[in-house]
Amino acid sequence: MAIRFVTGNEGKVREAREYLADIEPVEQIDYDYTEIQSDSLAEIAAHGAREAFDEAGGEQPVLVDDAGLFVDALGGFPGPYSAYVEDTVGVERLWRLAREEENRRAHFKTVLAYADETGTETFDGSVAGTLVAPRGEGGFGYDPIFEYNGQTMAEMSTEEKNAISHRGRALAAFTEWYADREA
Ligand SMILES: O=c1[nH]c(=O)c2ncn([C@@H]3O[C@H](COP(=O)(O)OP(=O)(O)OP(=O)(O)O)[C@@H](O)[C@H]3O)c2[nH]1
Ligand SMILES: [Mg+2]
Repeated sequence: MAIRFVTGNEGKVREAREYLADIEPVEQIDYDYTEIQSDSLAEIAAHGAREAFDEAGGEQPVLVDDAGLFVDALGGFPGPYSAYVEDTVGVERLWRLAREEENRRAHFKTVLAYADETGTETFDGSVAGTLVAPRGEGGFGYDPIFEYNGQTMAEMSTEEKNAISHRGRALAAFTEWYADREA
C-alpha cells in the first residue's frame, strides 16, 4: 500500500521516496493541514496527521513530517518557525545572524507522524551539525548552511543525506515500526 505523504515540500518527498524505495511507493498529497502554534514538532506533526487523515474520510493512513533548524546559540531559534523564517528572512540572513556567535552548533530535527484508524504514532530524528557560509547545490531549505562531518547537506546526494540526516533517522524509526506492524 502506497504511503500517502501529506506535504507541499518536494524535497521531503524526494528523500522519503529514496529511503522507502524498496519498501513502499510514496504518494504526495498536497493538502494544507493546520500547523498549530507549538514549540513541539511532535504536537504539530501529530495534529496535522490527524487532521489530514480525518479530512480524507478517515480511511486511508497518512504520513506528515514537521521539521526545524534549532540554533544552539540562539536558544533554539527558528525551531518550529523554520518555514516562516525561511520565507521571510531567508537562509542567507539566518546564517549572518548565526555567524556573529562563537558557538555555531545547531540541530536539525524532524518528527514524522503516521495517522490511521488505530491512532497516531510519531517518530523523531535529529542530527547535530555546524552552521557555515552557504555551500552546495543539492538538498533544500537550510541544507547549504548546515555542515555535518565537513560537508554541507547541500553537498550530499539524497542517499548520503538520508544516511546521516534527521529525516533519515526518523524514516528508519518509522520503517522499523511499519515492518513490525505489517508482520
Ligand atoms: O536544511 C534543511 N534540511 C531539511 O532536511 C529540511 N527539512 C525541512 N527543512 C526546512 O525547515 C522548514 C520546515 O518547515 P515544515 O516542516 O513546515 O516544512 P514545509 O513547510 O517546507 O513543508 P510541509 O511539509 O509543511 O508542507 C522549512 O523551511 C523547510 O524548508 C529543511 N531544511
Ligand atoms: Mg510547513
